[in-house]
Amino acid sequence: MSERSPGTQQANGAETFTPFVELDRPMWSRLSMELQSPLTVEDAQRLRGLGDVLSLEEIREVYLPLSRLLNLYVAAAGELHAATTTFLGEKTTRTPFVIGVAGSVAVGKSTTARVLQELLRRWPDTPNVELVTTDGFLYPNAELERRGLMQRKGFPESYDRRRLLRFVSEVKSGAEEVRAPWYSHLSYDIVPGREVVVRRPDVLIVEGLNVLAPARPRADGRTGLAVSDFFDFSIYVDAKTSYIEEWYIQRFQSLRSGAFANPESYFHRYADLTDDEAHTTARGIWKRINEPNLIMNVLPTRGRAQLVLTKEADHSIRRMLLRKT
Ligand SMILES: Nc1ncnc2c1ncn2[C@@H]1O[C@H](COP(=O)(O)OP(=O)(O)O)[C@@H](O)[C@H]1O
Ligand SMILES: CC(C)(COP(=O)(O)O)[C@@H](O)C(=O)NCCC(=O)O
Repeated sequence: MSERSPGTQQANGAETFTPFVELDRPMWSRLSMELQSPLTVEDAQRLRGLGDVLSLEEIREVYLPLSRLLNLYVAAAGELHAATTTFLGEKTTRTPFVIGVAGSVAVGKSTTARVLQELLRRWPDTPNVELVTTDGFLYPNAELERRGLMQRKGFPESYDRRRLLRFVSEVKSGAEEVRAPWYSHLSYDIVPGREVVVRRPDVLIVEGLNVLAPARPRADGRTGLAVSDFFDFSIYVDAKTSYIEEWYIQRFQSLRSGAFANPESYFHRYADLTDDEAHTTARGIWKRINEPNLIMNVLPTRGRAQLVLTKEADHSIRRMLLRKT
């Protein structure tokens, strides 16, 4: 068992400041021992992303305490919002609580986001929890090709960042109905005419590689806004890069008999690859696109999260870093 408090810590002999408190899983799990997990084995199977591992134990020990913490944050954010509107002499209306979930391709962000959605829905004050993935804001392939970005899918510049920012800010400001485009992993492209519609949820979860990226400097030299400016809470799902590479390759291999087998799949040509060929192809995509993006753009945002969940080689979450200050 370990707990490390925020403050100064030793790193390579030098003292560095950290705003995080570090908890291991036994310690974290004790924070909600009185709660009963509402999810079943079937729920866990349904919520788990391809290749990911999600046990009932993990739901009880990791996600249930997290949903309790988030429930406390939702209440506190509501009070803070009411204080501001009272100060301004305005009528208090509740606005959605927005949670960002960041991390590498293939780390299992979608599992984390779906489990949280399911658990938060069961708290009486947040029955309506919507989940949006940022892939819907990727430029369509035709536009990526025009910009020379087909080998940069998932990099910050491959997204219509202005549109994503507008979407999150409109939801956060309580708009009745906000629409987002929809991305298909099957066609590997935005699907024209298909949309995600969000109608004043109690909680919005925004999941994607770059959701914690800082704002870009504008042409006039000023710094603009980033989507994370609208987050009430943020989570970074973390693991060693070598583990994630392995998970990416294994998932690619399993997709051969799943999604790739569908003639509509962009990757259909890979369906008949042998294990070795699939390994080489997946490793190539990982090394060419996903690893550089992780190292250059995604990992540098980890310290901006309010909570870092760290996974071991077997995909299980073993360590939590919670920002206390
Ligand atoms: N080529 C693909 N075909 C079908 N589904 C895919 C493909 N690539 C990824 N997925 C699915 O899309 C979801 C998001 O994947 P990804 O962006 O790698 O994030 P993460 O693994 O962190 O959830 C996962 O559920 C994954 O199984
Ligand atoms: C669609 C993604 C960019 C993830 O998007 P996100 O929802 O995280 O914004 C990623 O899953 C992806 O397809 N990357 C391109 C390289 C590859 O095919 O692995």
